Amino acid sequence: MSTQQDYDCVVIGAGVQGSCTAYQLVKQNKKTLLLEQFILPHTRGSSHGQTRIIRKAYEQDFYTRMMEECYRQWTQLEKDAGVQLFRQTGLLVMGPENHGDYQLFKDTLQKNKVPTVILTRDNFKQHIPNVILAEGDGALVDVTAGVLFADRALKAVQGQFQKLGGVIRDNERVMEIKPGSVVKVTTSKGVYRARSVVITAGPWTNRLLAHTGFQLPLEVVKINVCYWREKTPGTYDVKQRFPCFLLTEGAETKEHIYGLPSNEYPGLVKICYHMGAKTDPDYRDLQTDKSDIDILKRYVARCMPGLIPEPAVVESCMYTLTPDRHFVLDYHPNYSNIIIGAGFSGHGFKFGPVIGKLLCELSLGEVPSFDLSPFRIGRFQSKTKSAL
Ligand SMILES: Cc1cc2nc3c(=O)[nH]c(=O)nc-3n(C[C@H](O)[C@H](O)[C@H](O)COP(=O)(O)OP(=O)(O)OC[C@H]3O[C@@H](n4cnc5c(N)ncnc54)[C@H](O)[C@@H]3O)c2cc1C
Ligand SMILES: O=C(O)[C@@H]1CCCCN1
Repeated sequence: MSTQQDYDCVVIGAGVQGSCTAYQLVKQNKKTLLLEQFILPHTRGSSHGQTRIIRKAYEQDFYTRMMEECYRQWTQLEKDAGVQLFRQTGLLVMGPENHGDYQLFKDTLQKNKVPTVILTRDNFKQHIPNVILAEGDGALVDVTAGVLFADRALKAVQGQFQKLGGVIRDNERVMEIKPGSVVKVTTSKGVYRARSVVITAGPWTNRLLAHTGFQLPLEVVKINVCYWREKTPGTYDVKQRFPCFLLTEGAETKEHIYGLPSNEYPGLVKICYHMGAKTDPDYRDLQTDKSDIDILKRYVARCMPGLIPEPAVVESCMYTLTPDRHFVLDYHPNYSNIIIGAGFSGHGFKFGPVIGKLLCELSLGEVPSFDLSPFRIGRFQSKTKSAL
């Protein structure tokens, strides 16, 4: 065991949220340690894979407003790290016209003056010939949206953090957190003391919170990340300007179905179901439920005539869901120097830079730059548990 070391802040978990938080802290000249249980890079959490959707289209204003700053910060990171992290493709949103989520997306985009194109049935066929728009569905494009190169982004943030003197220790699992005015963090390899601790442990959040006598109402699900082969290579390619897309609800489902253009694997289009089966993060691969894939097969057969309706590649990822699908960004209810960033509910990657900034502000006791009321733990009331 190494000797005890002191830090201004220890961040637990080097996924996108922990890495962005650590980077913000070191930018504020804080002596920061980022701990990760696995050897980096790894594919066991929620932040791996080449691509994620970035978009301003949301059902709620507060996300659309936060995205303004996210775009600015991702662009800044591209400059600082000298890598391309974003490719604009637009996001095609489809769903039953004039009601439900589709209408919420439309209202939010219009209210926030986000560049948007509303497609009529005729120009849909013309612009997006290889997708079938269901009877009664509307379609619009959030022009600002696109693909974030996720693995590359994570590497860039971690690299910038280290460049400014931040310390990453991977292959080092946090075993115990002892709250106090100075928090003691015991890992598989050492003991650290910090003025504040940020817990960004993704699907393992409740495992860590158990050391502090507290549990959040989180549910971890496994997502089958499916890639579908083009019948004619190039039909849905990013180079042909095929957009990311999101179907709010359809004949197959009330959950969202979403996709990204063929890009990381030539000739393969990523299309996933926005829900999965419950899993234990340490035994993710033992969860073999494939009902989401069955839903997707039916959808692809009906609406994506240029794809073979059988996935060619299936990878795994996890969502950590809150009951309302909004994030948790807050102080620990009993210890103001333990900060929690969790429950990103399958849509947190694009917000990484702003989440990092907010968690950094909370850990420094500063006033957060955005209204955090949608993200407060207090909203769960009776659903939070004392684990003592
Ligand atoms: C299939 C899929 C598609 C998605 N699509 C999108 C999208 O299009 N757009 C978007 O914005 N978002 C998307 N998301 C969501 C986004 O990827 C997640 O919200 C985000 O990656 C969550 O990051 P995190 O840092 O909270 O968690 P994680 O990436 O899981 O990081 C937590 C880290 O903590 C570490 N850890 C846990 N316990 C310990 C411990 N005891 N000691 C040390 N380390 C520990 C873990 O090993 C892990 O590395 C998607 C997610 C999935 C799964
Ligand atoms: O965050 C996103 O943009 C995507 C949209 C659909 C569900 C999964 N996540």
